[in-house]
Amino acid sequence: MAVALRAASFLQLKNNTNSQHHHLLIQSSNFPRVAISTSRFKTSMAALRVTNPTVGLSETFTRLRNQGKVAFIPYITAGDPDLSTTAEALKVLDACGSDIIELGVPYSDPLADGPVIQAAAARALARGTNFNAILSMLKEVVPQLSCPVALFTYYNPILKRGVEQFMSIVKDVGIHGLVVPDVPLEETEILRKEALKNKIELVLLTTPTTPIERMKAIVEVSEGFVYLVSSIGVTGARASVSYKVQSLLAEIKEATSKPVAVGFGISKPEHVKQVAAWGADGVIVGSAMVRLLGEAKSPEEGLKELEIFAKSLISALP
Ligand SMILES: O=P(O)(O)OC[C@@H](O)[C@@H](O)c1c[nH]c2ccccc12
Repeated sequence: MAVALRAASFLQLKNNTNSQHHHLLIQSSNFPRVAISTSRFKTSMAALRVTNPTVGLSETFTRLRNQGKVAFIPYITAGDPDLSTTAEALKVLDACGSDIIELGVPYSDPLADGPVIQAAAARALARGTNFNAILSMLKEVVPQLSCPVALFTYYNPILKRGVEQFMSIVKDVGIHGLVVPDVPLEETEILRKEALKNKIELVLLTTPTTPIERMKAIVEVSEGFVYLVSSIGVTGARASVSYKVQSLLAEIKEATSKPVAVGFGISKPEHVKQVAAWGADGVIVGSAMVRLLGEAKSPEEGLKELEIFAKSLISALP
């Protein structure tokens, strides 16, 4: 039995039995594609998912560039204060207009992180947050998001699992991007190969002290966008964003037409305005978000403060 249903959005009725069933894709001019399972109709409502086929990182930047907009990219640490709050935070950040969300995998030796994100990782690990639990949460949450998620992890958890396996399981839960801050450029070859196979965009980072030739090599192979670290040192909210970002952005834009997002220290609406005025295609805000979530009196209060803060930054963007 096949019917053309008027659907508000792409509804996918998923059969939750292992039986053989036949999907009928009904393509009609006015309605979005609706997949109807024609099996013994044991489909439970619980299996009903609204899935928004989100686009990847570079497509997101292309859309924003066409609209003359700058991407808002928040970072939060998975499992801090707990994974169910992380799930809610992803939905809150998506709903209030984030364009890409960076989700950090907590790690025991976050060498590039300042005290706020180090503390968040320690809390998350102390609660027993592990990679499999993060994947299960993402399997549930990602289909409900309209913006792409980029997973943020140090290199070691990837090596532990094996690059090929890591990339395919991450792709399976709908992750579009990957940021690995401590992988040296020379070792990105294998990562990039497997990432491309799974249509995952591997974002590389360049810093104020990266020699220009090396910066050019980095931007050449970075997928999705180029991450410009605004200042030397570790992550953490700063009183102001280094004026050097302006010349660094100009230098990178000489070398590539790929979008460049700036991170480190951005924590106020004026920072966001300034970085956007200097020509950034995106702004990344981590520690200031993480602090709100992790240090609030309750998860509910943390989520409320996160929403208010995110909206204050987004409204400062062009
Ligand atoms: O926290 P900040 O100063 O707002 O910077 C973003 C940063 O948190 C996020 O992109 C990130 C989290 N951990 C990192 C490690 C290295 C580079 C970047 C990161």
